[in-house]
Amino acid sequence: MDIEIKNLHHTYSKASEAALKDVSITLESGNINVILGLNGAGKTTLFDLIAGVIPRPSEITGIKKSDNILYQVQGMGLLPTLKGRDVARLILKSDFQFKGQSLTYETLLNPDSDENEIKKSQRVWDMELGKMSPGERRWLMISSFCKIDRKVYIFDEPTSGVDPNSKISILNQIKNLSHRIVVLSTHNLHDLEQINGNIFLLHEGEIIFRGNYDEFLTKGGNKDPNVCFKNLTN
Ligand SMILES: Nc1ncnc2c1ncn2[C@@H]1O[C@H](COP(=O)(O)OP(=O)(O)OP(=O)(O)O)[C@@H](O)[C@H]1O
Repeated sequence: MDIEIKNLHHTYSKASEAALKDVSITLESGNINVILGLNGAGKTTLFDLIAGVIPRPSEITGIKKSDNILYQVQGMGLLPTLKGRDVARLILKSDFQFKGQSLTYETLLNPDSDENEIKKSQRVWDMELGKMSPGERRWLMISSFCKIDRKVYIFDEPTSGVDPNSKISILNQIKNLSHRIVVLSTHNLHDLEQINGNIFLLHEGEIIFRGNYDEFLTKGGNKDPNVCFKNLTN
């Protein structure tokens, strides 16, 4: 089942302009859906509406009240003295499949985890959240989120501030969820090549491009996705 969004408008109270204007898109399962856009383009507003943080309007269909949605937002407020293992347990134990299971740092690993990732997992497992680097924190959270089963996953800039190896790992983990409905935003446009998903470019609240990565490069008229983005949003 896909999420269908038809002619969606959203204006915040007291705002002079609509944050979303006539947005019509299909968010498919079986592929990663990527929302691009400048700061203020409307990405978070769209995510909040899909997730129901802002009451979900009738223009968004394909999600039932009972459906489980995972929504990773920027800067989640957790106690800095919690250890990595506490945070991982908190997230993983919310999923029935981990009930009664003893969890170790290995639970966060993947079949393709290399030596660096194994060391990182061991390190963050025993480290306090407040002592982790922002990139380590992000890797921990997203690696935990990707292990739990949800119908819809929404990731707000999952690769922001992470090193190149962690970025590959995070994107691979997210790609493994593509049998579900997965939506993410990114400002790291070189992620697009690895993701190879459906791209939607939001500009001033409107969808001004939709297509795959090759179509994005063709439409943007360059081999560099950053140049294409600039060309398309100018
Ligand atoms: N609670 C709010 N009240 C009024 N206006 C808001 C509110 N939240 C966001 N906006 C406005 O709505 C527009 C879209 O904001 P949104 O946060 O969706 O952008 P974004 O694409 O997620 O940006 P970023 O890349 O910086 O995260 C912006 O003009 C913003 O100022």
